[in-house]
Order: sequence, then C-alpha cells, then structure tokens
Amino acid sequence: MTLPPDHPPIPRPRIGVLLMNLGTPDAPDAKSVKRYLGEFLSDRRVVELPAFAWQPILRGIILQTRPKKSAHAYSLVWRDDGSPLAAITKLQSARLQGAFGESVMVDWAMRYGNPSIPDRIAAMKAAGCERILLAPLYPQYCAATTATANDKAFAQLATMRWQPAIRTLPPYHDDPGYIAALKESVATGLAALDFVPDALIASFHGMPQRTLELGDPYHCHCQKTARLLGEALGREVTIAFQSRFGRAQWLQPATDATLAVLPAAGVKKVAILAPGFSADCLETLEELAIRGRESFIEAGGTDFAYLTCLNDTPGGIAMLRRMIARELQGWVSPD
Ligand SMILES: C=CC1=C(C)c2cc3[nH]c(cc4nc(cc5[nH]c(cc1n2)c(C)c5CCC(=O)O)C(CCC(=O)O)=C4C)c(C)c3C=C
Ligand SMILES: [Fe+2]
Ligand SMILES: [Fe+2]
Repeated sequence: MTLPPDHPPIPRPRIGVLLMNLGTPDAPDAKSVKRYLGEFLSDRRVVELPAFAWQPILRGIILQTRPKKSAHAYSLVWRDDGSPLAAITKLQSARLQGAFGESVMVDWAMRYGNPSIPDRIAAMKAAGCERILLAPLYPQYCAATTATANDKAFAQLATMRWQPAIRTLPPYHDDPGYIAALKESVATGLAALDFVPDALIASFHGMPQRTLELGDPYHCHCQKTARLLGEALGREVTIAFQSRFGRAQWLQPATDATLAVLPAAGVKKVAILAPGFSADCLETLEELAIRGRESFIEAGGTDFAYLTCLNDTPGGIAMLRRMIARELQGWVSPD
C-alpha cells in the first residue's frame, strides 16, 4: 500500500508484552531512595489514607528518616548491574525476547521509578504495537501491586489518540505451571543444603489486615499458593507475612516474629522462600536472607537457608513463557 506523501508514517503492526514490577531506586543512596519512596508511598493504592492526613507524615517524618536507613540496606544487596529487582526483571525480559515469534516485542517497566510504564508503553506504540499484554509480575493479586501497575498503564492510554488494544495477565497464584516451577525450585534448593530443615516457611509480603476486610483477595491467594505448594511437595509449608510498615494491624503471622519463636519450639533448622516475589529484591535478600537469618540464629536456631526466587532461572522463564503464550492466544498462534 502506498501512503500519500503528507501522510504520517505507519510502522509494521506488532504486539507488545510489558513485564511490570514494583520499582526500585536508581542508586543505593539516600537521595535516590527518597525520590523513590516519595513516589511509592504517595500512591493511594499503597497507603489508603487521604492525602491531607498522610502527606504531612510522609514528607515531615518518613522521608526525613527512612531513606538513609533504607539506602544502607540497599547497599548491602546492590549488584554490579544495579538494583537486584531491576537487573533481574531486565534479564527476564531479555530471556523472553523472541519467545513468541518475530512480531512480538517484550519489554519491562517499573511502577515507581525507571524505566517507567508510561515511557515503555509510548515506546511500544512508536514501534508499531497495536496490541499490548500488560503483565504485572505478581502471582497473588493485590490492589497495592497488580491494580496500581495496570492503573498506571491505563493512565498513559488516556493520553493517547490511537490506543493499542490491551490485555492484562491475570494473577497466577494457583496456576499449575507456577506451582510446579516453585516445587522444582524448592526441591533443587533443599537438595543442595547440608542440613535437613525442620520447617519450610513461605514468606509473603504483608498488607494491612484492613485490606482483607475490604475485599482484597491477596490474603486468600497467598494461602492458596502455600497450600498448593505444600501438597505438591508433600510436606507442611508454614505461611508468614513480612515487611510490616507503620502501626496498623498487618496480616498475621509476621515472618520476623515466626523466626524468633521457632527455635524455642524445637525448630532449629529452617528453609525460607518468598513465592510472592517474581524477582529477588531488597525484601528478600536483605530482610529475609540477612536480617531473617540473624534473628533466627540469635533466637537459638542452628541452620538457616534462604531459597531464591524463580528469577530468570530456566524453570521460572519457562513458566512465564507458557503463561504469556496462553494470554496471547488469538493475537499470535502458539508454536
Ligand atoms: C504501606 C506500605 C507498603 C505496602 C502496602 C506494600 C505492599 C507490597 N509491596 C510489595 C513488594 C515490594 N515492596 C518492596 C519494598 C518496599 N515496600 C514498602 C512498603 C509497602 N509495601 C517499602 C517502604 C519498601 C521500600 C524498602 C524500604 O524502605 O524498606 C519491594 C522491593 C523493592 C526493591 O527495590 O528491591 C518489593 C518487591 C508487595 C508484593 C506488596 C503487597 C502485596
Ligand atoms: Fe512493599
Ligand atoms: Fe483469606
């Protein structure tokens, strides 16, 4: 087809897959962490308080003290290729590139910080994507994670004259491929240990208890993942919720409290995994693998192992590939 000479160029139609994760600072210093936390904790999907009540606390207290402390924590886990969360998400995107045929481009973005969701959607559209699958990489649905990532994408669409068609990846907390990938990863991790754990703990990011009462399915999704993983492994999986923030009641039991009481109950050897995180990050590498270990050993535990997330392992990538291919059906034909 020939376009008239004054017609804007039209690129070859393509399909985009946008992997979306939470976000992370650009550098492990207080200034970068302050900018990141300012954006993250101002999201009304994350802290469900009116701005007039919350912003003075956030700006006047939290952003004056927390960035320095968090920057130190980040510096303990920072890699040569940057923040673990960003580096691993980028690797996942690179490993999936080309997996769905030539017409499908895979990219990644962060809900807070860089690369931003609006930027990457604009880039996909400019590259000719007329259809985009938004893939929030949270197995368990939560308004504070899944919904806000999609909201950010939809806000960008609101600015576009020619919008791409959109699909969103549903939560995959009970997807047989996800449970099988977790089972495989845990079995490999346990086989490599020089001790046999008395308990296997699945630690999920916590949320205020109130969100469960308001109808967020997150708690139920976490319970189901833990149950299905336990059934797949044929052993008990103890559930716990980590990273409490603020003074409100959060989902129970708390991971730190669980690790502190287990040794007195005779559980001296534990292995812990974080199935809700698709990539290792500050909350797993620092909070669980460093501080969790310290508190368990201080409480009288003898052996502690942190089992890494699915990350860009072959099993993790194969699982994402299958799920994404399923969601692309009708847009691209399966191989
Ligand atoms: C009200 C506060 C918070 C809610 C609610 C919350 C929910 C939530 N978060 C994740 C996943 C991640 N959180 C991460 C870091 C992080 N989370 C909070 C607070 C809340 N999270 C803070 C203040 C921070 C920053 C670090 C710190 O200062 O302690 C991360 C890691 C980011 C990284 O850069 O590595 C992830 C991932 C989920 C899944 C979730 C609800 C289900
Ligand atoms: Fe968090
Ligand atoms: Fe529940």
